[in-house]
Parts: sequence; structure tokens; C-alpha cells
Amino acid sequence: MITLALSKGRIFDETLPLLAAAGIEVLEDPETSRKLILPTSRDDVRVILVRASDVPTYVTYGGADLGVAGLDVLAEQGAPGLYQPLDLGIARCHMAVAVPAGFDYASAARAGGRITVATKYPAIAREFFARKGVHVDLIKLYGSMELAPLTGLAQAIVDLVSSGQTLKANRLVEVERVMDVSSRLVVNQAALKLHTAPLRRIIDAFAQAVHEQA
Ligand SMILES: Nc1ncnc2c1ncn2[C@@H]1O[C@H](COP(=O)(O)OP(=O)(O)OP(=O)(O)O)[C@@H](O)[C@H]1O
Ligand SMILES: O=P(O)(O)OC[C@H]1O[C@H](OP(=O)(O)OP(=O)(O)O)[C@H](O)[C@@H]1O
Repeated sequence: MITLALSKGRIFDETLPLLAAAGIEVLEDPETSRKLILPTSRDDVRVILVRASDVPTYVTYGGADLGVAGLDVLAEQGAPGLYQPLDLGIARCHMAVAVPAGFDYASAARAGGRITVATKYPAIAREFFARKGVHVDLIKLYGSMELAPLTGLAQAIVDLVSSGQTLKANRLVEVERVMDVSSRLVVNQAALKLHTAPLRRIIDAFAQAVHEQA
């Protein structure tokens, strides 16, 4: 049995066409089913539903043979030992520093300056500001980062941006781009040695589908 770890929502939805290209159809809809293990049209392949930030953990420790994870999550966690053969080009967005409109970011973030930043990505943010020579007081949040500068919790946020609508709706402006983000296929190395042929077939079919979409 091959186990693929996906998170509900955009990663699940955007992985479906890639699975179809590999001849794999997921037989239940995660939005209506309460099941966490979903059967597929292939007897030897199943999908498990986990939190986006838990995908690398499941794959690293063999709870899943492969999975799909955002580069944001992989970069934040480090994910050593995970084979990452493919940029799937899905769930595209970028990570940015944003501040309330009117905040003097240039002064706060000058070399030697100090800034309070709220983020779900403290490791990435720490490294980003360290490179600029800016001292940063980091506040770890698990969601709704946009609220932090509006309530005085932080001066800036490091968060994901796609359309920019969330920033705009909360009167925040992007002041720096941290990194481009898309989702990667991640594979457990031991599983790849043990089940080389079936895993390679899935990886190759995904690669082909990504190539055709590009
Ligand atoms: N607005 C967006 N547009 C495109 N891709 C996004 C966007 N927001 C997040 N992503 C990408 O999709 C991935 C999954 O995001 P999703 O919102 O489904 O999970 P999450 O709620 O961030 O994760 P968790 O449940 O672990 O907190 C993210 O890790 C990121 O790579
Ligand atoms: O630039 P935008 O298109 O507004 O997207 C950015 C938002 O998307 C992500 O959140 P989340 O996944 O919770 O939001 P979503 O599902 O509504 O995109 C991210 O944390 C931002 O809040």
C-alpha cells in the first residue's frame, strides 16, 4: 500500500489533476466525508488528510510514503532527509513582509534597527532579518497574522500573499518579498528504496503532468 499525505483545501484540490494524470482517482470528497483515510481507484494507493504543516512529519517518519507540502512549510521546518524531487507549481503564492499603510518601515528596518514581527514562520523571518542586520522580536502566531499590526501586537508581519486581497482588506502594504512559494512533492527515502517501481511511476507521472502544464 502506498500512502500519500495531503492537506485539505487548495493542496488537495490542486493535486487532484496530477493524481488523475497518474491514473489515480480519489473516491471520496474530503469536504463532505469525515474520513481521514481516503480510498482511491487504485487498490494499492490511499490518501491521508493531515494539516499542511504536518505533511513533512508524516513523510519523514514513514506515516506516509509521499506527500505534497508548501515550500513555506518545508523551509520553516528544515525537513532534512526528505527527498524533494519535484516542484509541482501548485498553491503558488509568495511570502512577504507587510506593515500598516503609513508605517515607516524603512526607518524601522534599517541596519542596526529593531522591529517586532508577528508570523507563523519564525525561522524564515529570523534568517531574513538577520541577513539585513535588523534585530527582530518575533511573535509566533498560528493564523490571522494580519490582525497583529492592527492591534499593536507587532509592527510588521511575515505572511503569505497571493492576490493581495487580505492585505488590502486590512489596510496593510507589502514592503518586502521574502520568497516565492509553491508546493513540492516530498518522498520518504526509505520508502523509495523499498517500493521503487510504484513510487517512481507516480513521481514520473506527476513530472510529466507538471511539464505539460508549464
Ligand atoms: N493564498 C494562498 N494562495 C496560494 N497558496 C497558498 C495561499 N495560502 C497558502 N498557500 C499555500 O498552500 C499551503 C497550504 O495552505 P492552507 O491554507 O491549506 O493550510 P494552512 O491553514 O496554512 O496550514 P495549517 O493547517 O497547517 O495551519 C501553504 O503551506 C502554502 O504553501
Ligand atoms: O493574498 P491573498 O489572496 O488574500 O491570500 C493571502 C492569505 O492566504 C493565506 O491564508 P489562508 O490560507 O487562511 O486564506 P485563504 O484560504 O482565504 O486564501 C495567507 O495566510 C493570507 O492570509
